[in-house]
Amino acid sequence: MSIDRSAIRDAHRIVVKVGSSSLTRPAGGLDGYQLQALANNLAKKALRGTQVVLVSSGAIAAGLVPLGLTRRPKDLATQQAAASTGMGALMTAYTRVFTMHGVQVGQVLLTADDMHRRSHYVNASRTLERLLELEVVPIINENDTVATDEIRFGDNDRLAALVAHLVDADAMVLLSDVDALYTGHPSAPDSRRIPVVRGPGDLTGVDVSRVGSAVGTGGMQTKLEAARMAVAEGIPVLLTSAAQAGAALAGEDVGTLFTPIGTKSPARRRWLAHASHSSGRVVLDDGAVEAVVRRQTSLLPVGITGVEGRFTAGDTVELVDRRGTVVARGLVGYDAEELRPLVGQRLKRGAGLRAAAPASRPVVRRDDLVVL
Ligand SMILES: Nc1ncnc2c1ncn2[C@@H]1O[C@H](COP(=O)(O)OP(=O)(O)O)[C@@H](O)[C@H]1O
Ligand SMILES: N[C@@H](CCC(=O)OP(=O)(O)O)C(=O)O
Repeated sequence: MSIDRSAIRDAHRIVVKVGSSSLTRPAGGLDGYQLQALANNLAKKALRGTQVVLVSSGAIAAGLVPLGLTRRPKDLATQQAAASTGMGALMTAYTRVFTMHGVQVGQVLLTADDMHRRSHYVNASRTLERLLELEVVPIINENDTVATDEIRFGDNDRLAALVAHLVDADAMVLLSDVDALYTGHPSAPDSRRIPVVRGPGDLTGVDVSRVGSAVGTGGMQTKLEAARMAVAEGIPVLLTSAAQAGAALAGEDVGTLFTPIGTKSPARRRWLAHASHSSGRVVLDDGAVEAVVRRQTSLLPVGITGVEGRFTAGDTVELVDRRGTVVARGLVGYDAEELRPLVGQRLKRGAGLRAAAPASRPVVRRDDLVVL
């Protein structure tokens, strides 16, 4: 099926992510004009019946001026202080513009852990569903004040893709300070706009190595990763600048369109494939890779050659082939310590009756497994 920009225009539920560079000034502080222009476009879209979820960066950059800072601080505690101050300013500004149109907004702050843990993920999903039913535009950001360096997303691109999975979005729009993906850095004279990306092959030779704006964090690399995650689940992505938001939402020929590669999978499998945190690895022999990947069978102890990491039964693990390539993810049926002595063993007969016996059950059941 060929997907064009009308998929963005006609999406019933859309996730729009806007980066710090589009909402704030280079030296920090909110750019009220840009924010207002974006919020106007999104409010109008919502009033036409589209369910809009906004993932907005900008809290840290917005908090710089009130704290007397002129550039993004290096240390985490000051970044968190800036985010704490700036988030209020960001929400106040959004609330003012959206409510002028009669559209309500709701603040949702998420941590990486809220995506990794199944119970938190389901809880966040319930809240977002209810907000959308109530015709509220959720405004999501990472909960920077409690996120530590080890666990934080940092940029919001990946978070936006996970939110698109979470709410089962029909499309995702990534808004930045650059109007499209280019073949090289936009300032390089021979760089050209890439209008459509239909698969990884279209990205061969594309240079995204140079970092972005002073206030943004991820650069183009994290946007490509977010686009890859979304299109793998059947969600088309449009990447453009915040200045082009209105045109993008109207389906005009702006930016770079990433067309879906995969089809939508059930919510639990989406979480397993992209959001869940992996606690370890199980190494498969060639026969087990064939069985799991091609025939989509359960993984049995006889097909594994190694166990890495510390996990307990019910955790997510990566299933890797003998070269270390991740071929699938799944919920493991054993604790790591329990599984190590069972490597290569055949299942005992009467498994279901003697659940506590060694090698009595699959390492990962087929229903708890997603092939990548
Ligand atoms: N090939 C490329 N095409 C487009 N932009 C690129 C490319 N390589 C690097 N960039 C940079 O990525 C930046 C966007 O990333 P970032 O500053 O993190 O934005 P945001 O704050 O919107 O997340 C652009 O300003 C641009 O300078
Ligand atoms: N949560 C952070 C996002 C930081 C950031 O710079 O993100 P991005 O502009 O999306 O690369 C904030 O609100 O400041």
